Amino acid sequence: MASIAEYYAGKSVLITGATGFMGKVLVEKLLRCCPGVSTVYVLVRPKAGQSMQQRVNDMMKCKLFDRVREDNPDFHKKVVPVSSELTQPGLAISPQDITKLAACVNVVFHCAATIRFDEPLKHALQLNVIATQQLLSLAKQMQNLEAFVHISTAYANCNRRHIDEVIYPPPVEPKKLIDSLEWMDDGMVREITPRLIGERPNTYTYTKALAECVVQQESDKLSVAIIRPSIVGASWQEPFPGWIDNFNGPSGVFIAAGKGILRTMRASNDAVADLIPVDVVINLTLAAGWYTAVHRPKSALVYNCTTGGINPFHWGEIEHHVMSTFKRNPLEQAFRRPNANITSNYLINQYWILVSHKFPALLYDLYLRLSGQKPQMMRIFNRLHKAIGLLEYFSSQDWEWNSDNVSMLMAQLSPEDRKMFNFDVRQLNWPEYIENYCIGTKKYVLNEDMSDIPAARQHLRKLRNIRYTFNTLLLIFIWRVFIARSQMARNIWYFVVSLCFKFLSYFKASSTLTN
Ligand SMILES: CCCCCCCCCCCCCCCCCC(=O)SCCNC(=O)CCNC(=O)[C@H](O)C(C)(C)COP(=O)(O)OP(=O)(O)OC[C@H]1O[C@@H](n2cnc3c(N)ncnc32)[C@H](O)[C@@H]1OP(=O)(O)O
Ligand SMILES: NC(=O)C1=CN([C@@H]2O[C@H](COP(=O)(O)OP(=O)(O)OC[C@H]3O[C@@H](n4cnc5c(N)ncnc54)[C@H](OP(=O)(O)O)[C@@H]3O)[C@@H](O)[C@H]2O)C=CC1
Repeated sequence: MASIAEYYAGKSVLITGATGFMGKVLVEKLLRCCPGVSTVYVLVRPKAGQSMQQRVNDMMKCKLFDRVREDNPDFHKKVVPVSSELTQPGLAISPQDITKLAACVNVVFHCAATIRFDEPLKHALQLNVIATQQLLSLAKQMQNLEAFVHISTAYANCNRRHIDEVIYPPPVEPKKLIDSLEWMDDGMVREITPRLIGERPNTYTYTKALAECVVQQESDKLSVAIIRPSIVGASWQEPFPGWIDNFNGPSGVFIAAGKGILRTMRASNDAVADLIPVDVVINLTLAAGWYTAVHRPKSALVYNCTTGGINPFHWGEIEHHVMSTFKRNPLEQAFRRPNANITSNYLINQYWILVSHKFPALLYDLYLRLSGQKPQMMRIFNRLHKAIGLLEYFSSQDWEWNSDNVSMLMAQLSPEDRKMFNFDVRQLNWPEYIENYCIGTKKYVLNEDMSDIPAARQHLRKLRNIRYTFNTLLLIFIWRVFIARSQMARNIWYFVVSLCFKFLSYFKASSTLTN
């Protein structure tokens, strides 16, 4: 049987979402590890004043592509952008491009989606479901198509605790929903959205579940695979450890904690943090494409691409390693010293939000106002609270994913492919991974230089001195205002001190007795 790289040699591949986080890693890996691939067509739209060609050129200039550039400086010639807006009828692909794609594409990877948790239902449906349906129609016109790989999410069925590698019945028949929403105005859709999504936390997971059903319904005669990654994080090994380029999911939380802005968040210390490195997801995706094309399974095979059941790590441990990394490798211009804590208790979290988020933000904004600048800290905290409010659902509970198909796929690979397209997360060393992840956010998301770490440490020392001074002044103020002026406050103070003293003596005595 052909190895993965041998299979892709001479093949034409179509990728949607190639400019996104996972799409980029997929393009890079394909070009680097399957150098015989014939053409990589990428569906791209013009955006923010940039043409599609310009966007693809910029993408290929980024650091992620350094290794493939070294191996083959002409790699970009294999990447052919095709203009497409997925929310438009026919995906807005020109008839000439349709003809070309229909004639030569062998494998389709569908990564594009809106991953925003607050996306209005109509738009999420348009992009995540209707565009998938249209892409499947296009795929059916492809005369030489061997595999269609759809990227879903492990949380598409997060209303269940145990999730098998099967396509579950959809919450509603997708076609019926598409027809109903067509005539409703945005206000009506907004009103019925909570009723429709039911136990799911957002329109994203809801529409991804519908998309899986569409893939199943429309895939007659196509060989299909569905990949369900959990929370996709920075790269583990490839092309280099710690590569990440966005604030999504945990990355934004890590950065906010490293900057000393985020001090508290609702999450369960003991819940499994089902992070999965992006390179693992992409290796599995390419292997699944190969397996689907070679074995042509009769029905769509689903791959739950998760870590929790195989090599579990918990949010409490993540908190510890994130804080420890940012203390050793501080981010520049931190607002406060990094010291974030997670708690599953609502009231404790609210207390710390007040004391550690809102109070310092108010003080800082007051300082900005007094120095003639525009206040901004409260606005930043409001946005942060909105973002972490949307993530809490995923960090406060556990899910169990069956991953038999992933194990089966791994068993099908040759020893060389198992190394080259490694998705065995048993080998993942979490503390090392989290350290590289945090350093990756510093280097590649915030574009901070590692040589500036001594200055960042100096800044943290300055912040610590400010805190000591502030606490001392606060204590003197409280003493002057309350204790020194009122006999009652003095009595309470002495009462509290004597109570503490008695408490301490009691513990000393009982520990002496037990010894
Ligand atoms: C130490 C503690 C350790 C404890 C750890 C606990 C961690 C728990 C983490 C749990 C993660 C769970 C994820 C679950 C994933 C489900 C898996 C998936 O399938 S799906 C994949 C997962 N999908 C997602 O993760 C999507 C989640 N994100 C969203 O839905 C939206 O971004 C939003 C609603 C949060 C904000 O909307 P809106 O207010 O309209 O803001 P915009 O979007 O327009 O962005 C404006 C600017 O802010 C930037 N920025 C953005 N986020 C953050 C951040 N967190 N922070 C900082 N910055 C952030 C952004 O880059 C932009 O910058 P610029 O371009 O202006 O310079
Ligand atoms: N990131 C994660 O944690 C997880 C992601 N997934 C799934 O993986 C896939 C990729 O996610 P990720 O890379 O993180 O997402 P990104 O948001 O980084 O990328 C989304 C991609 O979709 C493209 N896209 C969005 N809207 C349109 C449109 N209207 N027309 C054309 N292209 C469009 C974007 O193009 P443009 O650059 O033009 O905006 C971009 O290339 C998604 O299907 C997601 O559901 C699953 C589990 C976890």
